[in-house]
Amino acid sequence: MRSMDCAHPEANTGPEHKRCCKPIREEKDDVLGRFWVATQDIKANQIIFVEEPLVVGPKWYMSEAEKSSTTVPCVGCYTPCRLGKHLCRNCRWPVCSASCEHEALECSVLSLGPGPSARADTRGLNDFYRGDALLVLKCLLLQRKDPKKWTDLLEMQSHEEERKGTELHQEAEDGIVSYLSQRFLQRLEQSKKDVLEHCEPELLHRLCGIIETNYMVVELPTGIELSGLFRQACMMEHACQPNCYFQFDGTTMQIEVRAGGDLKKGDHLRITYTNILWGTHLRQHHLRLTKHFKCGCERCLDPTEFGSYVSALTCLGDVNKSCGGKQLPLDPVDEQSQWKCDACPMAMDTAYVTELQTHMTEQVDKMLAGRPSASEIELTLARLTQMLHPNHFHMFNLKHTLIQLYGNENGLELSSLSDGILERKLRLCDDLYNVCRRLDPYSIKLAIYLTVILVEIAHTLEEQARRNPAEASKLLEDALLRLKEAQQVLQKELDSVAGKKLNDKLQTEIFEWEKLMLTIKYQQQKID
Ligand SMILES: C[S@@+](CC[C@H](N)C(=O)[O-])C[C@H]1O[C@@H](n2cnc3c(N)ncnc32)[C@H](O)[C@@H]1O
Repeated sequence: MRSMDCAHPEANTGPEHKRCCKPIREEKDDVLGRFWVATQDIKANQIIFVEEPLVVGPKWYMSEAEKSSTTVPCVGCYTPCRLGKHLCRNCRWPVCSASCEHEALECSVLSLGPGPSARADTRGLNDFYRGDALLVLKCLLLQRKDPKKWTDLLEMQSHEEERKGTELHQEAEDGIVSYLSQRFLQRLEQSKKDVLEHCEPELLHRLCGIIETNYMVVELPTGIELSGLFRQACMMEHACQPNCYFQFDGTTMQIEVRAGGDLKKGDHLRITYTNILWGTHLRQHHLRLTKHFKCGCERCLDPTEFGSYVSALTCLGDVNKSCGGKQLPLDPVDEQSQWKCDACPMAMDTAYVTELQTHMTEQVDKMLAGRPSASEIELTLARLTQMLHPNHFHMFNLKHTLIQLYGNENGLELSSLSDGILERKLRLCDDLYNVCRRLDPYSIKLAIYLTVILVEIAHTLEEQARRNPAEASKLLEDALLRLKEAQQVLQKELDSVAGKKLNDKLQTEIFEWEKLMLTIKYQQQKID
């Protein structure tokens, strides 16, 4: 499969072929640091390169729920294991079974640490077996295990200077640097075993910076998420609309980078480091805080964000009447930018917009966390419509939840929805579909979102077909097309458990659908 997908199908295999066929070139400049440029046209979905990781290890960030969970990842294979059930005989870190082994050098360093306090509660034990610190230790041990990988790792950007004095630096100091130094590394030095040449706190901070700047989230076949560092893949630059995607093979631990759409010679390889569904201010803030750069991509510079309007506010007009216009930032990448209506002279200052956004975010997050009913979401949407554009990213989230409640929630099964609600569901789906296509035309980041939308459209059309026999065949055909589009979209997510599950369901549905269509055609032929 690889050679067929290669950019140079006529070339031979072997090292020569690999060199001449690499369709990209490493470049460097003062703004981006190192980045990749295509040296030839590359077709959509073509493999650009495959590589093994420098390091793969536990998640760099754990959710609050994970931090107080009674299970922790096995230190050998990352399978969640109950706290206190099995411990490695040597280092006393949690393992999934007595026979699960983990890396010997890592185990010997961990074995130098003290055991947890007998009085430690679940949260305390989770804090004792710190996955993020283990990831840093894995990086540190490369200097002994694989000097070439160690050199590659140290060439990665760390932003160590910019990190100093920030909250991230302080968190790294408290949770990782002191933790590793006091529990393991000082004891290692005292043991005079000469295992590591370098393990000073400055180096640990640099490794934290390298991880924060570069880590990629990858998933094992079990659905467990890990953090990975890759020499080539991590060199891809950021844009808020990506043109490349990656798939991780949890068995070989290799990452495969592919073109999302057709790339032209000279195009930069781009992935998205942040949440593609957030508005520009939020994305900019996140990138500045964690990756230390100001994004100047095409989407960020466009106040409409490719016509999606996911940051736009509804203009309230003057005191007497609303003007129906959209409030947009004059300069989206300037935090202090004024906002201005595209239909009337009304302007708003940043402080007001920021306060409004913060308030909305709190409200929407709280509402969605409480598993709202369809009518609660409808009420919130009606309220927010007065201030937010219908495509605003908060509205998007609420609507995406709503389309899944209509037709699936108890008491709201498709058969019990009115024709009007079915129409509304279809309209909502269409709006969401258009936003996804504008933000992510190659459905790299939004494949699952888009699949859910397409499946909901198909199910709604099926219900409309049931109610409207004269139109049934047309509606069902349309529904089948939507399911097939969803299957196409999902190809980029087949390395994830969620993607695989959805794909299996889709395959069965498409099969049943095609059977149904054949039966209908056959019956029609008999009537004719
Ligand atoms: C994952 S690394 C990419 C590789 C890195 N340029 C290098 O030389 O190793 C991420 C860092 O690259 C830089 N970078 C990536 N995309 C950028 C962009 N669109 N604009 C400015 N800097 C960018 C930032 O310094 C960011 O923290």
